[in-house]
Amino acid sequence: MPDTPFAPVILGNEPGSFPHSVLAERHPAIIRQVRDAFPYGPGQHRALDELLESCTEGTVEPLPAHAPDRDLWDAWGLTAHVGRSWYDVPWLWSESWFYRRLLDAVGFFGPGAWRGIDPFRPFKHAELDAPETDAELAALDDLPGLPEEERARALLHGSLWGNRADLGFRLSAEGAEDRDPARALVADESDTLWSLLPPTGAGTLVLVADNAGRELVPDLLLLAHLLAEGRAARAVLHVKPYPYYVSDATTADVVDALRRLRAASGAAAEYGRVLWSALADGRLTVRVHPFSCAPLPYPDMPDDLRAEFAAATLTVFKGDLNYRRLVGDRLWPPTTPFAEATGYFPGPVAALRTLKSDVVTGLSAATEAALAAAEGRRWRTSGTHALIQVARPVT
Ligand SMILES: O=P(O)(O)OC[C@@]1(O)O[C@H](CO)[C@@H](O)[C@@H]1O
Repeated sequence: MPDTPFAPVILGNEPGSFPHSVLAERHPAIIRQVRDAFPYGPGQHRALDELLESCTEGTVEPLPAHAPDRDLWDAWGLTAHVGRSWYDVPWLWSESWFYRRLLDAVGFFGPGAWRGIDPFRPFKHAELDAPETDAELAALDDLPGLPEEERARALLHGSLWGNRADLGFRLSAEGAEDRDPARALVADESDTLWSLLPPTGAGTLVLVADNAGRELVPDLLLLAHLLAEGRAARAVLHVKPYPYYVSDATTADVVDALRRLRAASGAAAEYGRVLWSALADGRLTVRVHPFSCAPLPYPDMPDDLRAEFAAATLTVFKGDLNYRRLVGDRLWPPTTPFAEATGYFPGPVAALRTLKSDVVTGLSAATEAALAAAEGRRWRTSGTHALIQVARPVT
């Protein structure tokens, strides 16, 4: 990481700012939605009330002594943040802490009957079962007649724009899904990305997934294409070890998406078969790593994860949160080179992301000026712009 006095870490304590609205409005809305979606008992309702008070007006509290991941959280900064307002610790940290505490409140980590029940499951299922998903799968039938490069490009863009399908985002950006997106790429380094994945590829592609449902399905389609066309010999899909940021994909969501593909007809079903057999013979692996839900940026990743990324031909980070963690959740000057912000990364790395927070790097001065003139700051958080960025370690 470069020295960054010019790129302050983002906090949530500025009223009127996007991070503040997430803490003050989005998190309470998520508590409401989860509470409405499940027939929870009095203990869970009480715990949700307490969480609501803590996250809006209270301070960070320690985890109970019996929490299985207490040491992990202490190492991730909990001890240092206890007693401070949720608004005054790094925003990235507060958000992760919110999801960890929400799971506690509903008994996800407890010994009782609610252990392991994903509080976001109804929302994820509704999306996977939506008619829009049917339409997206049916559209795949247009692909088989196209040249490989065009199919690859279409699937890359499907995966990129699939990142708009973010349920947490939609809770606070009312109507964002319906707005006609400018569909503008503020940075497009896809030529470099394809040069790292030639049709003779013998290497491993790592995809660090973001949302389930209508983002994960196109991510899987992209992986199926890369494996079937020999652009990658193996692929590793990193998903979250537990429910996170409402719609982030877990292993259960991968299973649901694969079953959805397999139950479809036409080209979608064929992609499903490719993936199913790649899982069976080990060319495709699903991984969960505790650090995927850590409240920290990737420069702080543990050695085993660093080694895994170092060995990959390319690691692709999907989505806004992963981008924030990859470059650091800081107010970078937008013209800071992406390669500089990711200079610590141990191998070739790419980001596929729609812009849903203030963090951005790698823009040309002309692009930044045009966006600011047209939209003020809105382009940073509206989810209507996207980027494809790639960096390779200097050898
Ligand atoms: O990672 P994703 O799903 O693309 O987006 C996550 C997100 O909705 O959550 C954060 C605010 O809570 C923002 O970074 C972003 O808008």
